[in-house]
Amino acid sequence: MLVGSKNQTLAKLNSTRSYLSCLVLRRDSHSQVRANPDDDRRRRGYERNFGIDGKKKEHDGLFLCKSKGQHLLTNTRILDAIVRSSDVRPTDTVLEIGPGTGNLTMKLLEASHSVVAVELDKRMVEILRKRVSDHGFADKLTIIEKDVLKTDFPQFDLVVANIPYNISSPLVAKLVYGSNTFRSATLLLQKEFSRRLLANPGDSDFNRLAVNVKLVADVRFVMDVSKREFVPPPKVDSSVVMITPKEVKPDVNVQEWLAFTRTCFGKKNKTLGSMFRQKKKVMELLSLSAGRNGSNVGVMNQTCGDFESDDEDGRGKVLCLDTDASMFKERVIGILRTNGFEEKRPSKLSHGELLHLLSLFNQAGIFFHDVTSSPIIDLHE
Ligand SMILES: C[S@@+](CC[C@H](N)C(=O)[O-])C[C@H]1O[C@@H](n2cnc3c(N)ncnc32)[C@H](O)[C@@H]1O
Repeated sequence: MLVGSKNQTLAKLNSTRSYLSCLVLRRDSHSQVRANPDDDRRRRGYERNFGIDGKKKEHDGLFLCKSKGQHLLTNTRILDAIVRSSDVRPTDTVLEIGPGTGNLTMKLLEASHSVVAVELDKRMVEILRKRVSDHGFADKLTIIEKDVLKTDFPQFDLVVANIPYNISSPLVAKLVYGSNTFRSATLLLQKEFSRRLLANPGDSDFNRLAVNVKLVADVRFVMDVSKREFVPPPKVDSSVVMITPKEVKPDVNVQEWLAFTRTCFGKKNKTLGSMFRQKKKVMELLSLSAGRNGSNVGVMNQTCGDFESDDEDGRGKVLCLDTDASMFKERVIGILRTNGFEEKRPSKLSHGELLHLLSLFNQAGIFFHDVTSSPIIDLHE
C-alpha cells in the first residue's frame, strides 16, 4: 500500500542520501505489478505498490536498490517476447543473471529443461525460492547466491537475462571471452550500450566495445523496451540483443588484441598515422616492445647500453633514447605506410584488416600488451 504520493516519496528520498538508491517494494508486489498501456493507470499502479515507510521497510518491505540495478520487468507480453526470441528449447539449461523476484525466471522454467540463476541479493533469493516452489518448479531451478562477476558458471546452453546495467561491460566480456561454450545470450541492456554493441565497421559510431565483442561473436538487435515497463522505471530506455558466439574464433592473443584496440580506438576519428606519430605513444610502445623475446628493439637497447657506458655526464643516454625512439617511430610508420594503413581510420577497418595490421606489428617486434600487468578483459575505455 502506498504511503504518501509519488512526489512526497521523492521528497523523502531526497532527504536521506542512502534512501536515494532504494525504493520499497512490498514482498507480494512482484505478482501484482503489471505494466499497462495506459500511462495514468500505470502510474497509479506504481503508486499503489511503492512508497517510503520506515516501519514497513523494517518489517515486511523490500528495498529495490539502484546500486544493484534492481529494476524489475513486469510486462508479461515483453517477458514472453524475450523468451520466444531467445529460442529456448525444452532440453536447454538456461543461465539467468539477476533473476530478482523471478518474473523472467518463471517463464524460463516453463520453456526449458532447467534454469541456473545467479543472484547476489539474499532477499531476492528468498522470494524467488518461495515463488518457484509454490508453482512446483523447485526441482528445475539452481540458485547460485553470488556476485556473477566472481562466479564460475556450471555448464549451460544459453543465457537469457535482464541484467543489472552497471555490470554490462564486464559481464559481456565474461560471457564472450570466457571458457563456457553456449549457443547464445539474449540480454536486456541499456539502449545506448546496445547501440554501441550493434555498431559495424564503417559506421560513424563503430567503437572499441563493438570491435572487441564482434571479433568473437555476432550481435543481433531484437527489440526496444521502454523504461516505463520496469518497476521502478530506470532513467534510460532498454533494448534486447542476442549475442551468438562465433563457431570459429580468430587465432590471436586476446590480451595483445585488447591492448591494440585500446590504442586504435582511443582517439575518435584520428588516422592511424597521426595516432602512431604521437611521442607519448611511441615511447610507450618502445618500452612495451623492448621487453619482449624476439623483439628487434632489444638489439637497439643493447647498442644503446654500450653507448651509455662511454658517457659519464649522461648526455649520451638522452641522445641514445632519442635515437631509439626515432628509429622505432620510423619502423612503426614504415609498417603503416608500406601496407596502406597510414591514412586510414580504425573505425573504417574490418576485423580482417585490423588483425592483419596487428600481426604485421608483432612480426616487426612491436607489441601493445604489458606482459608484466595482470591479464584483464576490458572491452571498452
Ligand atoms: C534488472 S534486475 C532484474 C530482475 C528480474 N530478472 C526482472 O527482470 O524482473 C537485476 C537483478 O540482478 C541482481 N544483481 C545485481 N548485481 C548483481 C551481481 N553482481 N551478481 C548477481 N546478481 C546481481 C539484482 O539484485 C537484481 O535482482
